[in-house]
Amino acid sequence: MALNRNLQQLFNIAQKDERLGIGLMSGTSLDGLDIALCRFNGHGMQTRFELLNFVTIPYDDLFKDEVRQVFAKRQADMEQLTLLNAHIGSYHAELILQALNQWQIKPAEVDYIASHGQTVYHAPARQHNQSGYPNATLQIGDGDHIAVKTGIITISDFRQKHIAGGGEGAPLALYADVLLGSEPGESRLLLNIGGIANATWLPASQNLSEVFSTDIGPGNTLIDAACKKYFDQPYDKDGAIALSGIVNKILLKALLQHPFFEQKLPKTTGPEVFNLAFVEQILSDLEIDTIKPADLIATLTAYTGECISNFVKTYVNTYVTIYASGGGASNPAIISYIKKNLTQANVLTTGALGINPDAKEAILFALLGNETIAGEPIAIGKNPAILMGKFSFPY
Ligand SMILES: Nc1ncnc2c1ncn2[C@@H]1O[C@H](COP(=O)(O)OP(=O)(O)OP(=O)(O)O)[C@@H](O)[C@H]1O
Ligand SMILES: CC(=O)N[C@H]1[C@@H]2OC[C@@H](O2)[C@@H](O)[C@@H]1O[C@H](C)C(=O)O
Repeated sequence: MALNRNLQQLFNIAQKDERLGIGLMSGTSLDGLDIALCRFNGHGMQTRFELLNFVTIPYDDLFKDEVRQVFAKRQADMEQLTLLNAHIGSYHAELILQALNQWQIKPAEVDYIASHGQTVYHAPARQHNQSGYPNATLQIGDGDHIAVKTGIITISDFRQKHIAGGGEGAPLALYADVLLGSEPGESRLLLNIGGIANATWLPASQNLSEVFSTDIGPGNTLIDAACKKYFDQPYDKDGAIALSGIVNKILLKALLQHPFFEQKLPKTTGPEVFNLAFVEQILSDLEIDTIKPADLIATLTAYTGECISNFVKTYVNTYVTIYASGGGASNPAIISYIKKNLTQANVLTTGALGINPDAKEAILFALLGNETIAGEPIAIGKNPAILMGKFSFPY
C-alpha cells in the first residue's frame, strides 16, 4: 500500500544523506526571529553541519508590545493568547519566506523547518509548587501555520517531549552542545548568555555520564528591562550604560541571595522569576528609595557577571575553556566580569569553534529537527534520551 503524500515525503527526507533544515529561535529577549539555514550530514555523534545562511529579523515595537501582554504573566487575556498562537505561526512563516527570498533559495529546496516558537510561560514544578502538577512550559506560534504557509514540513513544540521524558523542558542546548561542541582532551563550558544564561559542561574525558546542561540565572533579561524602563532603549549596547555607572554592592549582594542559586542542578528559570518586580522588591526591602538608572544597570550587569562566575567556581573544578554565545557575549561589561573573576578559565566565543555565537540557538533547533527525522535517542547522563517535536505537514 502506498504511503500518503506527507508521509512519503517525510520518509524520503529521512533517507537522504544530506538534509537542508531551517532552525528558528525566538528567545526570551523578544528581540527578533533568528533564522538559520543549515546543511546536515548524518546524525547523532556523526553529525556534520554547515551554516549556510543566518539572519535575525528584528521584531517591531507593536509586535513586541502584543507579545508582552501575555509574556511571562501569571494572568493574561485568553483571547490575546489564542490570537497570538496563530498570529506568531503565520508571522514567522512570512519572515522565513522573506529570508529565503533574500538568499535566493526556493522553499522546495528546504527539507524541513524546526521551530522553537515563542515561550510565553515557563513553570518548572520547583517554581510553581502546585501539588499534583508537573513541570510545564508553553511555547506558542503554531507549526501548522508555518508548514501550510511555507509549504515545508515543520517540526515544532520541542519542549513538551523533554518534560514528558522527565526533564524541565530546557535547556535543550545540551543535545547540540554534545554533538557539535565536545572535544577529547579539552574541558569545555558552552555558555549561552541570552535573556537567561545557561551552560553545558563538557568534560575533557568526554564521559557522557558527567555532562550536564542547566540554566544559570539572569543573562540580559533584567538589563534589557531596566534599559527599556529608564532609557527607552531595548538593551545596553556594548555595555555603555553599565560602564558609566557604579555598582551598588549592597543591592548586588541581596540579589545574589535568590534561592534559585541554591537549588540543585540541572534547573531552569525565566523572566517569570527574574524580572524588575523582583529587583524593586529587594530595593524596597533594603529601603533604597533612589538609585541612579545607570547605577542600577551597572549593578544588574554585575549581577549577571557574578551569577555566571559563581556558577563556574562552584561546579567546574578544573581549568576550563568557556565558549560564550548569545547576545550577552557581545556585551563587554558582562564578559569583562567573567574574565576578571575566573582566572582558571580561558574565555572565548563559540566563533572559535566555527559556530556563529548569535546563530547558536537557531542551529540547535535545526539540529534537533535533524535528529527527530533521522536520529536515534541519545543517552546523556540522566537527561531524557528522546527525539522531540511535533510534525506539521503542508498538505
Ligand atoms: N552589542 C551588544 N551589547 C550589549 N548587549 C547586546 C549586544 N547585542 C546583543 N545584546 C543583548 O543580547 C540580547 C539578545 O540575545 P539573544 O538573542 O541571545 O537572546 P534570546 O535568544 O532572546 O534569549 P534566550 O536564549 O534567553 O531565549 C539583547 O536583548 C541584548 O540584551
Ligand atoms: C523555556 C525556555 O524557553 N527556556 C529558554 C530560555 O532561554 C535561555 C534559557 O532560558 C534556556 O533554558 C532556554 O532556551 C535554550 C534555547 C535551551 O533550551 O537550551
